[in-house]
Amino acid sequence: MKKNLIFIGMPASGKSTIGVVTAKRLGYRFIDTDLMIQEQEGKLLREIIEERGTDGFLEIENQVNASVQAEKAVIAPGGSVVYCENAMEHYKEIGTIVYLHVPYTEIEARIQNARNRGVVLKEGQTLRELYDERCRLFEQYADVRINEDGLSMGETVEKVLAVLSDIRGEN
Ligand SMILES: Nc1ncnc2c1ncn2[C@@H]1O[C@H](COP(=O)(O)OP(=O)(O)OP(=O)(O)O)[C@@H](O)[C@H]1O
Ligand SMILES: O=C(O)C1=C[C@@H](O)[C@@H](O)[C@H](O)C1
Ligand SMILES: [Mg+2]
Repeated sequence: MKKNLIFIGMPASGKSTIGVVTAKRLGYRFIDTDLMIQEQEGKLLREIIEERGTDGFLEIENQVNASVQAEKAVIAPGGSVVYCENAMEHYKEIGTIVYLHVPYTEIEARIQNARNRGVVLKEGQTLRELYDERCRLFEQYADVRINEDGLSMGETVEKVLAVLSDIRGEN
């Protein structure tokens, strides 16, 4: 049985906030790979993107995420991990991939300034274009899709736990 849970979804979809609470409820370890990247590089994510460019950042993100070793963990990667092929293959092997789906208008409201937040945006790309491009990848990789629309954080955690318990045949 693949015991790890890996959250994917747009930046600000709640991978880190929902992830840590879910880990606590399951008695799992919690790993935020954005923090691992910052620790490894000794810099903030935004600084790495400024210095290395988006491609340089994605190389580091791919390497860090592809090397995560865990058994019973909830893993919250950055939103751009879906561009990292080795990392996504690794996650498919070690766990269940949970896609936190949030409608575009809500993402727009949560992210005030995407570039300042350090989102991996291509030159001239709008947040809407990024959303559409990534949603296709999220759907492609997801084992489970959780729709957050209209739910509070607590309700989203309950939904994740219920769906998980269902697919693990615990009820
Ligand atoms: N229903 C909800 N579920 C999750 N987060 C919510 C919800 N409503 C509001 N939020 C807010 O959205 C933000 C989610 O941020 P968080 O850092 O967890 O996202 P993330 O998916 O980890 O992003 P990143 O890809 O940048 O790491 C938080 O500020 C949280 O308070
Ligand atoms: O979705 C994104 O493009 C990103 C999200 C953050 O978590 C970081 O991983 C980084 O700033 C890129
Ligand atoms: Mg996060």
